[in-house]
Amino acid sequence: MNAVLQAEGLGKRYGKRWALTGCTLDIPEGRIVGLVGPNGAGKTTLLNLAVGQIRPTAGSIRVLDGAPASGPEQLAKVGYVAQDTPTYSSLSIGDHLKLGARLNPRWDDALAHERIRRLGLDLGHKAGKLSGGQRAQLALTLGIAKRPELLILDEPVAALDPLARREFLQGLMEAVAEHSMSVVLSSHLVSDLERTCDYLVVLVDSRVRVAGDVDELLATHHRLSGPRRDTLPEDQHVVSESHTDRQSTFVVRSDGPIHDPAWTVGQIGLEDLVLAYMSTTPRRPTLEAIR
Ligand SMILES: Nc1ncnc2c1ncn2[C@@H]1O[C@H](COP(=O)(O)OP(=O)(O)OP(=O)(O)O)[C@@H](O)[C@H]1O
Repeated sequence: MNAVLQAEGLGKRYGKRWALTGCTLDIPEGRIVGLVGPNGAGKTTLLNLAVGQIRPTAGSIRVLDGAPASGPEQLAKVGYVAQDTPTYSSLSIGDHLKLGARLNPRWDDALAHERIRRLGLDLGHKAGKLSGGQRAQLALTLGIAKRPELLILDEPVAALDPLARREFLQGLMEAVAEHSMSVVLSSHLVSDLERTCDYLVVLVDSRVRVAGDVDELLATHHRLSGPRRDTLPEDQHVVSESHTDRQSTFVVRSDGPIHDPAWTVGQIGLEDLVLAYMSTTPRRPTLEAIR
């Protein structure tokens, strides 16, 4: 399967500080990818590198087998809705659609007008007078009607109320199903990602902590709880741990089943998995005494 995004040792430094470092990723096509991580983890930096708005300090990145922003063909293949869902405040919605048609060789005008109609928006309405949610919907419409092979969205639902968020993500999933595009979506709202995404990338402290197919990640991560213990078998990769005087709880990554009768083994959801990776620093597979 072809990759929509391939990064090898990718890094971006601003002055002395690395915004992203040692990022190696291979994201397959046809996925809706959730990109999560705490504030300042490097998500926007990675997305800006993918669309060629900034250049890497280290390593390489290829998107749909081309260098980011390397020419008109590459630009036509990738759609980007930036974090602040930028629109031109003095232009009307209709003007935005005309601009989209003029600037994008694969522009789908019927799709754009149909989306605006379904959203109940008026073509004559100035973008500057739209609510945050309506502006996000306009930006998504422009992104989808461009008919990109890859649509990149940086926190597009942050300004939306829960119902609008659901409608936005529903619209996104319909567009993916109808037009077979890949999507990379950054968000802090893991419950939204759980409904929408089938591939997950967790960035923490400017590094990729985990990346992979959501079902596979959920099948290979387990919560172990039991009487307090300081060590686990060597083949179990500890993602996070917490202890009381009497009890230990671990989130571990393990390809095979866990048969140790000393532990109660439970499944974890996507939110717990993301939190487990976000709450700890990387550690060795074998747990050592932490009393
Ligand atoms: N233009 C810049 N100049 C200097 N530092 C920057 C610049 N852009 C980003 N950074 C720094 O790089 C780090 C990563 O920033 P980035 O915006 O990629 O994080 P993020 O994961 O998108 O955060 P958030 O969830 O808050 O949007 C942060 O420490 C940020 O301060």
